Amino acid sequence: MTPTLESWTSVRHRLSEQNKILLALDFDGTLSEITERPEDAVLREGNAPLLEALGRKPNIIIGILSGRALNDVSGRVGVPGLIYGGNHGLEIRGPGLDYLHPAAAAAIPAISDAAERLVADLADIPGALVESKVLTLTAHYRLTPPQYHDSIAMIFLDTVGPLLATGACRVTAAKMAMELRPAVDWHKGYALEMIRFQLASDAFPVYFGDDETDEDAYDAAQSVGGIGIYVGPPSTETRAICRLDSPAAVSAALADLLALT
Ligand SMILES: O=P(O)(O)OC[C@H]1O[C@H](O[C@H]2O[C@H](CO)[C@@H](O)[C@H](O)[C@H]2O)[C@H](O)[C@@H](O)[C@@H]1O
Repeated sequence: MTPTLESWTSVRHRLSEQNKILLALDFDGTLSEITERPEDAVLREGNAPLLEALGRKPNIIIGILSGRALNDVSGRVGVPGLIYGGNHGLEIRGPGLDYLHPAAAAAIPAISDAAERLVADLADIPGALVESKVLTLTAHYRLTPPQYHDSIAMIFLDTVGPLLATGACRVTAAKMAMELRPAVDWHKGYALEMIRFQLASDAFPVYFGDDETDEDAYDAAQSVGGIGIYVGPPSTETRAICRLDSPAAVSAALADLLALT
């Protein structure tokens, strides 16, 4: 267990003192509840008007950084005028920003081929789902009975093995899922830095997330004096300096932020 250093009360006080804020958030498990099937995840009720109202504030820039494909996450959030980063920041779009990681684009054929092979290779594993996201892919096992978890990992690694051996791709973990990404040194932390550098270099960054892949974004925010906020139980190790219990607490924090800015 990691002791978090700051309460939301202290964070909200620090936020109230800032001239400009870069408010960045993850989607699954942060703005939406975790669902058994990835396609069932929706923005929590009430978050759309909160994000709209916060986005209208002249001193707040909002970025959504997700492991989902950009079109998928922007469609699920559905609030215009925000910065959306998909595939862990490999693609970023919004007012004043249109970015696609060049090396990631080169890996598209390999990722798409791996997704097709995984669908076939995992066909006999109950509950296994393959989410093809063009620049990356995810093999989900949330619906797979525990006795198959070792098999799914072995099949996944066997199928993508040649791409790992050539150095073209790398494997990362997500909640009840394994992901295949291009082997480029890029993650949500770099994406957060890019948004800040391009659009709001004087803004105070605060990042909300719930998964392993969000740790890089907490680091990026905190390295310039900002705040990382982990969403989840206190038993999880995190480098974020603040913790909130759940996506419901995130919604409450957004409402609080709207009231104080
Ligand atoms: O960075 P995020 O926006 O949190 O995306 C991370 C992954 O989220 C999704 O999978 C996770 O959420 C699903 C829906 O709640 C859940 O069923 C799954 O077990 C989780 O891993 C998404 O499907 C992935 O593509 C993202 O990489």
